Amino acid sequence: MTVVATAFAYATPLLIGFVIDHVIAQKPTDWSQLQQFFLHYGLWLVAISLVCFAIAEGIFSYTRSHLAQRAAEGIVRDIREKLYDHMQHLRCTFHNANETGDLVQRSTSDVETIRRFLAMHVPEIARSCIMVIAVIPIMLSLSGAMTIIATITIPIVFLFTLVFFRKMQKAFKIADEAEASMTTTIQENLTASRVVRAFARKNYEIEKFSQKNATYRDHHYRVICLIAWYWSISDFICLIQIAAVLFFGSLWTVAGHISLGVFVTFVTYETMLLWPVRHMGRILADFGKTTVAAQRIAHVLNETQEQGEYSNIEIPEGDVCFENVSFGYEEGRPALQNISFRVNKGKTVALLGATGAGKSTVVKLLMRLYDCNNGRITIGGVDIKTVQRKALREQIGIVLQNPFLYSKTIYENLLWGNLHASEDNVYKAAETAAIHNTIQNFADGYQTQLGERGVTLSGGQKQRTAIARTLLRETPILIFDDSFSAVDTDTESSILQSLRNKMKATTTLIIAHRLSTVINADWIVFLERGKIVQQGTHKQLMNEPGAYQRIWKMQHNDEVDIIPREHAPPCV
Ligand SMILES: Nc1ncnc2c1ncn2[C@@H]1O[C@H](COP(=O)(O)OP(=O)(O)OP(=O)(O)O)[C@@H](O)[C@H]1O
Repeated sequence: MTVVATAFAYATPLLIGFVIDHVIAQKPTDWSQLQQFFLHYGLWLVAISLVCFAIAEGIFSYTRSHLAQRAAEGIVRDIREKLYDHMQHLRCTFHNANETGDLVQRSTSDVETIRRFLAMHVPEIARSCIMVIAVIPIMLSLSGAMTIIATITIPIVFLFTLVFFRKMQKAFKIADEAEASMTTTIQENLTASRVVRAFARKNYEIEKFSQKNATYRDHHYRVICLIAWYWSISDFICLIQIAAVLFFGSLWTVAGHISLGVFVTFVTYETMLLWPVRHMGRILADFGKTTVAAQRIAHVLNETQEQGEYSNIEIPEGDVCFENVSFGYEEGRPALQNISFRVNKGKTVALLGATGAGKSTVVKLLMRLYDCNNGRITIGGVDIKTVQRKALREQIGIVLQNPFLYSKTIYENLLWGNLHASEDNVYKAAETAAIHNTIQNFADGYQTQLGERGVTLSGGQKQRTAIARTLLRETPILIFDDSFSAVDTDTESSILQSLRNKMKATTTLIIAHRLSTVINADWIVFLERGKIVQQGTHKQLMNEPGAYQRIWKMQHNDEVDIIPREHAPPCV
């Protein structure tokens, strides 16, 4: 399409030049038949031919743009999908190290920069190359001296453009990073809007955003200034070039070195030739931006995905066993040291310990969000490092410490746990999690629309909804990571009782701070600073001097203190 459109564009000045010299001035020509044809039918036929050329060029140019847009949209959709898919498989360490706002920027704004370049500039690059390659031989055939005058500044513009390109690339990288930082601030602020209000830090946040905004504006302003400088200088050089063609062209036409038709053709070609040259600068400026955007996307795409996805080893149902497991998030700072315990199939083990003791880390290792540095974790005797992560995670249902609910209806949130669950199973899971009655008391019942991250539910309702969602998965291993902290003790024991009755075969790991959550567990593991300091049944640990006994006494007294007033002995 580009080649044909360019051919029609270049035919127009050629025809005009031919008509001036050989139809109006009637100079002899090798194309005498064409000359006779126009002389016979008159100049109106020339006018109609020019209109037809313009229409043909328009049609081919339109089709070219249309196809380019479609191709660009398709490519960019593929990039976006690949990026999104890739991010789903990246390791936790990547997500820990990268800000959400920055990743959103890479997936949207950077991809859009690439789309714009592909849709608008790639066809223009092809068009400009064809124009330059096609017009110079035509010009040379008309007049060698005029061609030199008409092209003398082109190498200067190119050199200048290359220098500018490097500067542009640097400036755009800084501006893009500043924009990503601003996006992160907006995203964090919106996510933490309640915390900001609770701490009355609105002004502080506004000031923080204002600084980021000003930094972005300054860096972006520098990019705009660079572009403005480039455009004015390159336009100035190009205008000198046009002036030179007009000056020498008119001198040589008057002196009779070239014909009037050749002069008119040259003037037209000159503007046509300079247009792609000037445009090339603009393309290079955007190319600078696009390379930065592409590098930022490539940085994510080159990130290694979670390994071990190709194993065929099946996970048998069986005991979960930690054997001398050690792990640290950072070198020299162990989070877990020599952890060994067993959760027999169908039994419940509770993990207890102060905050930061390493309880959630145990779970993260079992889910293979991280791999342990030493020792091994087995399920039914199979080392979990040898099985597919996906297969492993399908065996485990987890209720996270901070459950995340989507801004959808409660029913949709529950179904997210198991997309194929029947309506009956959804209700049963909600009953087991002691949330069914609460949901039914809502005006819209299960169709109640939740706010973002479930903000319209209370902490306890959110936790119970998350428990029901996990129960729907019906996995052989269940993990509750501090999942009853926002639930009152009565509801908690009723949930645990229902779980015990319904899931006799389920192997369960419960992390808790309250002893009431763990006393009925088959085995209790007490962690302190990443090490197991005590383990045994509730009875054993109660009678063993140590941290467990101390906490039991403390919490037991607390629980006596918080007996509702109507049951408390009357004050004297
Ligand atoms: N992603 C992380 N990167 C670096 N260190 C981490 C990370 N997550 C946890 N830690 C550190 O590892 C240690 C154990 O954390 P972990 O979350 O396992 O504790 P926990 O016992 O579950 O605490 P809590 O009861 O408060 O949830 C802590 O010192 C914590 O600071």
